[in-house]
Amino acid sequence: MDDRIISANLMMEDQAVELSLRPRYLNEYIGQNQVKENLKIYIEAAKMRNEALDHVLLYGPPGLGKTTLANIIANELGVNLRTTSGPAIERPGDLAALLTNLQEGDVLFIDEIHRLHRTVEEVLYPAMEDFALDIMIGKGPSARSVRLDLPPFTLIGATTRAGLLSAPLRDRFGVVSRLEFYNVDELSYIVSRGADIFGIEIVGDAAEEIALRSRGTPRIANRLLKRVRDYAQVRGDGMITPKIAEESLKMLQVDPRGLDQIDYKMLTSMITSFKGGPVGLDTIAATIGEESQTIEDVYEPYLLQIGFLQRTPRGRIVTAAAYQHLGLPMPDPR
Ligand SMILES: Nc1ncnc2c1ncn2[C@@H]1O[C@H](COP(=O)(O)OP(=O)(O)OP(=O)(O)O)[C@@H](O)[C@H]1O
Ligand SMILES: [Mg+2]
Repeated sequence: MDDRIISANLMMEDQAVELSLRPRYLNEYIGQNQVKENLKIYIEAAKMRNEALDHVLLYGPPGLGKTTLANIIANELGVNLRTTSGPAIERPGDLAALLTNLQEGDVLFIDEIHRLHRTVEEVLYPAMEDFALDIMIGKGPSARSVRLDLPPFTLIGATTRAGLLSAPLRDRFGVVSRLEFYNVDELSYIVSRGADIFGIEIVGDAAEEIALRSRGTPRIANRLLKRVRDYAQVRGDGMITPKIAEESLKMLQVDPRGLDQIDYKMLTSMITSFKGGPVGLDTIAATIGEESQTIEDVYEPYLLQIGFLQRTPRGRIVTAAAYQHLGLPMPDPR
């Protein structure tokens, strides 16, 4: 079970919060400027031509705003959004039903698109390319394929693992956007905006205190804000001051760079058992009792981003910056 306070994965407690905090239009969507600029132009152009927007693939670590952006694109286009996910579409017929129910220009959002079944994916190819469905009628020698026209639509796919997408699928997206981790200013802004929506007073650098520990991830920033709010209400007068923020975050065992016990466990075991690496992902996973994939998708990206880990062909290496942060001496040159 993933119950880290700083997990980027969606948790039960986030759901209501995310609904209320989720930006609805591009101008409320903070950061990701390059992605936003491009989308703005494509959306504008599609609207001017009265056409469906090109298919869009959004990829990047969890909690950076892929689902949010899919919703925003539909809002900006002024069309309906249908949401589903790769594993939820079990048979080609399920996808056919979704597609034939779309109206012209609608957005079909497929989350976790890397988990589509092969047979379903094959139905998607002509649908994306020609807005057509090839349906087999009958069985055996008399079986024949019938082509059904679909209304032009936009497919938005989201994935944390673009590398797992098949090439034919990836190639059918006209727009491919990678979401990046957010910087501290952007996260501070997201925290302040959240506080506004919740009606909480947040003063001085308190928003920044929270932002610093949010691992570049809006979902974590919002979650920490909520916890700090609770603390402020119980231990203070409800106002979030830098002191209150710092105290409550310390209590949550999130360190000033957003690292928690699992990060510490991973880094220190790499240092004590493997002299800081290089050490393979599977070995790290076995040592700390986590799944390799979880480490690769969820824990490691941020550590790579802040330069605490480095990836080499021979495995992961703990960097000097990490040793320094942990207050540990670097071993002799390796
Ligand atoms: N650019 C942004 N500006 C403001 N808030 C944001 C932004 N991006 C994300 N958020 C907030 O973070 C929350 C999580 O974002 P979202 O659910 O879109 O992430 P995701 O990339 O789809 O994650 P997952 O990979 O787990 O599906 C949103 O509910 C929203 O409140
Ligand atoms: Mg999502």
